[in-house]
Formats: sequence, structure tokens, C-alpha cells
Amino acid sequence: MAQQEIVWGIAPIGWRNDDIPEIGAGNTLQHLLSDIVVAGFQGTEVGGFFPEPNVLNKELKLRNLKIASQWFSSFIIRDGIQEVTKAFHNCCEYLKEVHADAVVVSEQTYSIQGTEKNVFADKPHFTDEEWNTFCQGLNELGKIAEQYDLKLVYHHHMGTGVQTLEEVDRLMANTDPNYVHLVYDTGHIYVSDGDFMTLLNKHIARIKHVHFKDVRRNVMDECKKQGRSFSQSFLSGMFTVPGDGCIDFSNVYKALLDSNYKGWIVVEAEQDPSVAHPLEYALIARRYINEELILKQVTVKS
Ligand SMILES: O=C1C[C@@H](O)[C@H](O)[C@@H](O)C1=O
Ligand SMILES: [Co+2]
Repeated sequence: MAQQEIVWGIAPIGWRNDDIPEIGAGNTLQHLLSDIVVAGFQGTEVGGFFPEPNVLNKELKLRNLKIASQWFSSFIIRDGIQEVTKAFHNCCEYLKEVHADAVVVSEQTYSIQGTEKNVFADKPHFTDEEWNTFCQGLNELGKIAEQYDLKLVYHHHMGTGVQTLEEVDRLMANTDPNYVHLVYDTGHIYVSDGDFMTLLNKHIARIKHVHFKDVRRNVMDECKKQGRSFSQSFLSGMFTVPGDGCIDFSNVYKALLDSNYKGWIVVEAEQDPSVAHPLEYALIARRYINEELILKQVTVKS
């Protein structure tokens, strides 16, 4: 897609969660996509339950929706780049067929994201040798993604080897800017470092995909105190949609506009859909985006 503007999406994770497939299992693809239209978003990311490309494309076309990207768990350190490459080609092939723009990569070697470990204290750390293997491997994957007209965007994530600003700095310094780009996820960097603007300002030139995730600070503090795991934390309600938590997205949005960011901003709030009604929260997010971000920026400019 020739990216002329900001495209607003919302991720399936509020309806169904790939990490815990039982969550929201009754929410069908058609239900999700129709809710996205009702809430006024232009597209979404591929969820684990999505069907083959021709079935998905038909459902998208009926609703004039687009696909932004899909998550890819890489195990470059554990399995070696050769092994990862095969699965990566399959993922890129699928994404090309559904006309996506990016592939979201997260290195899951030693990740505690899907375990019961304390996500605030037990994150893994790569050795120097592992960092080299990992960064070289990512450059390779980035070149493969280009062959499919996709951008490889790396997702920093709680409970993984690339979680903190320092680790993102190291990743950016040791990968090729032509092939390895960055996802900026407000929620993950806030929970990790207590700050979300530094990463944005420092790496804005490498950011080619954005996740807008808000945080309920009181819930986060409690989860930290209790030493909860990643899934226990989001099931407790640590994350929410923009406009419902403690992150002020105005400066984030302004910085993106000032840097002439073009591409997707995807609302991504994992919550239990039986507690947080997905359409209700999608509408809260859209109202906040329209009234507090888009309208206010237009007013400031004119
Ligand atoms: O981008 C993401 C994808 C999810 O699978 C992940 O767990 C979530 O936290 C996230 O930010
Ligand atoms: Co994210």
C-alpha cells in the first residue's frame, strides 16, 4: 500500500486472545470485522483464528477493511536462522496474499510472556553472543520480508529479551535500518520503563508501525506488588484502550505527526472480553482518537 496517511486499526486481541485461545472463543471473524466497521476503524491485524487468504479477503472486501500485519514469534537464538526462515516465508506468503503492510516480529527465545513467572522481575537477558546471532538473523528476516513487499517491524515486549529502552537501543544499533524497523507499543514500554516518550523521540525514524495500548496504573501497581505473570496481569485489567487509562496520547500523536509518520496506528488492548465488552471499548477508543487527538491537532494547526 502506498502509505499516504495515518490508517487507524484495531487488533482482534480485545475479542479473542492468541495467547489464551479459550478467551472469547465464541467471537467469530464476521462478528469481529463487523464490530470494527461499527467502531469506525479501517482495518485490523491477523489473529491466530483467521482463515485462509481467499476467505479472509472476501470478508474484508465486504466491509471495506484492510489488514495491517500479523505477529510472528521468532526463535532465532533457540532454533537458528535456517529453521526460522521456513516458517517466516509461510507467514510472509500469507500476509502478501491478504495485502498486508508489515510483519510484526518478536523473539520468543527465553520469553516468559506465556508462563506463570513474575513478568515484572523475571525477564530474560541475552548474552553478547546471543545478541549477535539474533541481530544478524533479524537482518536476514528483514530481507525476506522485503521480497514480499512487507516491512519487518520488531515488537519490544514485556517478559522478553527486548523489553526495555536500553534493549531497544541495542537492537536498533545492531540491525540494518534498511531491513529492520520498529513497532512502537505505548503500553509495553510504559509498563517496562515508566515512560513512553523517550523511545518514541529517540527511534522515531525507525518506527513503521504503532500499537496504541493504554494502562490502568492502579492495576499495574497491584500486579507488580503481587508479582503477577503477563497473562494474569492483562486478565486483571492492566491494559485498556486509549482514553481509558493513564497514558496521555496527545504528545505521542503530535510527535508522530511532526515526524510525518505515515502508516498504521493500531489500538491494541488485551482484556478479557467477558469483562470488557469489545465493541464498547472499541467505541471508547475511537471517540478518544476523534475528539482528543484528531480534532485537537486540527484545531492547534488552524
Ligand atoms: O502486539 C502484541 C501482540 C500480542 O500477542 C501480545 O501479547 C501483546 O501484548 C502485544 O502487544
Ligand atoms: Co503490541
